Amino acid sequence: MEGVDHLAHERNKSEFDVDAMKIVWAGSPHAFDVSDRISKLVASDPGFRKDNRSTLSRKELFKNTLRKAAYAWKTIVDLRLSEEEAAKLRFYVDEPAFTDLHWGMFIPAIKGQGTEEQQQKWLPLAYKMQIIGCYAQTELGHGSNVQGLETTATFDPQTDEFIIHSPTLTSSKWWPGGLGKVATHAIAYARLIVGGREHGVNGFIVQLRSLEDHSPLLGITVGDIGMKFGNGAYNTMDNGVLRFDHVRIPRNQMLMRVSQVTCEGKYKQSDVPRQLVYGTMVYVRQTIVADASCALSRAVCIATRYSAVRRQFGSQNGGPETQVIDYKTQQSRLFPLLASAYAFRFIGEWLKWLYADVTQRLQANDFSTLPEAHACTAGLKSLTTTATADGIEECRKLCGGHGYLCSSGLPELFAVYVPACTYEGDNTVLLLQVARFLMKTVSQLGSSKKPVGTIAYMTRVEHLMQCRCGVQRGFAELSVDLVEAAVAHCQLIVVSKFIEKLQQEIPGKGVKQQLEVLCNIYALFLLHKHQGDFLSTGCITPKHAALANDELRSLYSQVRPNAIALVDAFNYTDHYLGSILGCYDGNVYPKLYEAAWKDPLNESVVPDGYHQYIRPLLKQEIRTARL
Ligand SMILES: CCCCCCCC/C=C\CCCCC/C=C/C(=O)SCCNC(=O)CCNC(=O)[C@H](O)C(C)(C)COP(=O)(O)OP(=O)(O)OC[C@H]1O[C@@H](n2cnc3c(N)ncnc32)[C@H](O)[C@@H]1OP(=O)(O)O
Ligand SMILES: Cc1cc2nc3c(=O)[nH]c(=O)nc-3n(C[C@H](O)[C@H](O)[C@H](O)COP(=O)(O)OP(=O)(O)OC[C@H]3O[C@@H](n4cnc5c(N)ncnc54)[C@H](O)[C@@H]3O)c2cc1C
Repeated sequence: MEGVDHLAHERNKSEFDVDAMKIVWAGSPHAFDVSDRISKLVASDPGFRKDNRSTLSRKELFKNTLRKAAYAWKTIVDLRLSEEEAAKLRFYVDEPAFTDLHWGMFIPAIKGQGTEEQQQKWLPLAYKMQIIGCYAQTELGHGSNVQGLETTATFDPQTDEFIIHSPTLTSSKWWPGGLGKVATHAIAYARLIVGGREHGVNGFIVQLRSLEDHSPLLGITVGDIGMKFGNGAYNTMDNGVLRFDHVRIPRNQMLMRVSQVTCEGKYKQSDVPRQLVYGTMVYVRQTIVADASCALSRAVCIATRYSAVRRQFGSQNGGPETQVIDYKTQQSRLFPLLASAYAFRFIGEWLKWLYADVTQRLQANDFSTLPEAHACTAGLKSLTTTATADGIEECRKLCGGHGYLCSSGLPELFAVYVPACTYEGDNTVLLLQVARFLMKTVSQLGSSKKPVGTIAYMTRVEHLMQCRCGVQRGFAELSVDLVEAAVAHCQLIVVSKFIEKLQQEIPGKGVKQQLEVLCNIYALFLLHKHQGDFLSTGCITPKHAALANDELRSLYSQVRPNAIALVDAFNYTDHYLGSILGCYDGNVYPKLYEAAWKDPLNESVVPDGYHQYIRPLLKQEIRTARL
């Protein structure tokens, strides 16, 4: 049966142009071309093999990640890949590594918070990987509360240097990816102290390891923080611990875009808002939203293909059993996740636009949209990562028992993905930031400052005007409700941006219709899930709720014949999916059977330990010995 497409009958049912949908998913014909080319390049290169990760020890696993990162870099250089292609290559290699932090945080931090001069000095080194950087903000005692960080950077005017110091155990840097074993440099966040006065937290470029032999520099204690959740999974990353013992760095290694310290020891603040010190987090939250659709679509692709292959019950006269994808209950769990994957794709695209827009404005000294950009990136990061982590786990359950096998790809995907709910801001903490922004907006309703952008709707919500007087009352006391309000606000953004997407011209036979169905599923599923809230606030009547439910059922039937084609449109290679259950040809059972025999435990028919533990048991030798 090798070479047979077991899902061909499903593909033949589809009612839209899959190739055109692939372009919509990728974002443009160019983006599709890059993604398609690079994913195939990675998939066809044995150097990027990844099917053995769960069986390696941590040390083997980590060394293998180093090998792959070096091999990826060689490929990038040899093939003269563009920045866009190189980023895609790292994405399809699909293994968390120090390079994520180097390219994803270290470089953006220098770009966003460094002066022109600092960028000119450090960026060429970083781009050529002559130095490797990490982002060292979080400490053992403080992560969410950035203002509570304890590391100090004290200016010494005698030597024109900063002294970076970890005064307590809890001030040890803890978690930064790439720090543990690889990074030569860090953007370390510390409390700036000049002339005995504190000026808040700022970033500093600190060299950690020798560029000759990689040994830690004087005053630096550094190592890995230990094994994390799951086998393989995020353990390819060297999240690290770091202590500074009065480490001296030149004054010009303080990132000085937001504030400066002169050689005379004068502290100066630029005209830009202080919050720009947090700018790298805004950037990364935006990329995490874009990434959520990748992780969710991957899980949904696996669960959808497997649901079409898997049959249980319902055989008529000895005929085939029912495909589990035909059960309404399976559809009601799977199709909202499929719709979410598309919704998150489009919100990721929109957020990328919003981020580019705010960046352009910042360059022109227009800071007016920064609070909205912060609220959107924080809120949407929280919403999409929570839904994706939950969605991956739901996909595992949708695959029944086989979903629990590592070869399904789902356990590892979950283990790698789930910390996204915590890193780059705990999701609840981030929603509280959105709530703060919303309450501030409510408190200004009726003033000359009119809400615009994603909060423009607030002027139209009459009862908010009446809430205004109570806004300052008990934020902490009402925080549970406020977090729910923040989620609702973010869902409104997701739904409205999906609708806006559909107002654009979308070429390809039936493509727009499919997206309309998915958009309606996304919105009506939310309404159905939260119908208690909608009913209790009088936004809908019980009749509306029942109609929404009927409509959902009908929409699921419309998706059903197109389900396989809708996941094919993600254009994932079998290598990237890393799942027997999700393989393109649907030839699941022979592959599962074959994979089982490749497990190291099956290398011998009689296991190691038989003579020591099993035989004595069977021969009752253990009991006899005891008696
Ligand atoms: C890295 C590669 C990315 C690729 C992604 C693809 C997928 C990759 C897969 C794997 C790789 C993953 C790599 C993970 C790496 C992880 C890295 C990290 O985790 S780094 C550490 C991140 N840490 C945090 O996020 C900390 C969270 N805490 C905070 O952000 C803040 O401290 C706070 C919670 C916002 C509170 O701050 P503070 O006490 O100072 O603020 P407030 O008093 O509440 O607010 C003051 C005003 O400032 C506004 N504000 C706050 N933050 C911002 C901001 N970022 N931008 C703009 N404005 C901000 C706030 O709203 C207040 O405004 P007003 O109300 O006064 O107007
Ligand atoms: C895999 C991984 C990679 C990471 N990589 C990096 C990195 O490269 N660089 C780096 O600097 N950091 C990194 N981090 C650290 C990460 O950014 C922090 O863990 C994260 O910001 C959460 O902070 P915390 O650990 O202090 O959580 P805490 O704030 O201690 O959260 C614990 C609980 O308290 C709750 N809570 C906290 N504050 C409030 C509040 N005000 N109101 C209500 N509830 C609250 C939270 O919701 C949560 O439930 C990484 C973390 C992980 C897991």
